[in-house]
Amino acid sequence: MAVYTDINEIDLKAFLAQYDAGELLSYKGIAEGVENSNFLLHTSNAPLILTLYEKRVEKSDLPFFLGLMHHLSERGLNCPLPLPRKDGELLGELSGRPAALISFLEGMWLRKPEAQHCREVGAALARMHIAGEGFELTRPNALSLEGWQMLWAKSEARADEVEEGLEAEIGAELDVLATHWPKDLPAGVIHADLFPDNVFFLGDSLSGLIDFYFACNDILVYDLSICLNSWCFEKDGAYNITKGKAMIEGYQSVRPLSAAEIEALPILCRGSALRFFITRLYDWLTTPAGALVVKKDPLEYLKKLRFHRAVTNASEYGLIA
Ligand SMILES: Nc1ncnc2c1ncn2[C@@H]1O[C@H](COP(=O)(O)OP(=O)(O)O)[C@@H](O)[C@H]1O
Ligand SMILES: N[C@@H](CCOP(=O)(O)O)C(=O)O
Repeated sequence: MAVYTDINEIDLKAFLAQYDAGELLSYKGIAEGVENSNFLLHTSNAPLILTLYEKRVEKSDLPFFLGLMHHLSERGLNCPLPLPRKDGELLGELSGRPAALISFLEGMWLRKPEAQHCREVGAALARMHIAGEGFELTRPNALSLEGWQMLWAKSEARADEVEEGLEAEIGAELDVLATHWPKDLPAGVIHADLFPDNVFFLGDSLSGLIDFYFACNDILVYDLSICLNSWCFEKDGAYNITKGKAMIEGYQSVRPLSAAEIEALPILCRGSALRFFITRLYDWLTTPAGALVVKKDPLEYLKKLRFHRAVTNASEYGLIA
């Protein structure tokens, strides 16, 4: 459930009057999502998504996120376009929260993606990386090595409550990652959370990417490692090499990987599995019982991390040299 802040019709109509968005016909909260409150609005013009940015989103990052969607959309990537207010601002305020209106994307996310969908996601990710070139704002990745250490420091004392031995295992993993994390790979704007629920399809065709609220500047192929983690494992925890191969081929059909990027893939996959393990663990330990949000299972990513630890070569992900 992701409606943390409620809105009322009077305030919403006053908010909408700041835009050329037509007359409000109806609105409803959207149950999906984790971070922000989202509403679907029907107006006498086009349908729109209203997002109220919640506590975990830094207000100072919003110009980066909204500006990026605008930049990518102008370069032909199918992603939501923020609607400017009559005064040109992309960001307003509603119910005491920073708020924006963004265009509604048709499509739905796939509960059971197949290899062909993974191929399309790989290609779309690479197109996003290329479309991101020239975006003038920058945002360091708050959830890279330093951010993981900070979140881990808040969770480690209770980690063994989730699984015996985790405190030692993850402490050692963080040390390995800090020592071996690649430093000179091609970098640019990455999505950083391109999970299946952030990719829309119409039938079998990819119709767009959403949820740019973790986007940042980082190693490009790290973004591919996030997608391998989130799209190419089965429910039983097994890596599906057919999906991985399709995703990597899709990516390379648009942006071929260098030898150094290929060599770094196993360590980057370890890092991205750890990233989602750590944020999920932190939420698992701190979300109060009875909160309206569905907590995601950290152990899913622990299993993936252990898989990557045993990988010695990118060919084990399906990459054919
Ligand atoms: N531009 C959009 N077009 C259509 N639906 C959207 C759009 N943006 C968000 N949604 C809907 O809202 C849900 C939550 O959005 P998301 O950005 O993932 O939220 P959060 O950042 O809180 O996780 C999505 O799963 C989708 O159903
Ligand atoms: N993808 C992350 C959680 C972020 O959720 P989103 O709804 O903002 O995509 C995870 O699975 O841990």
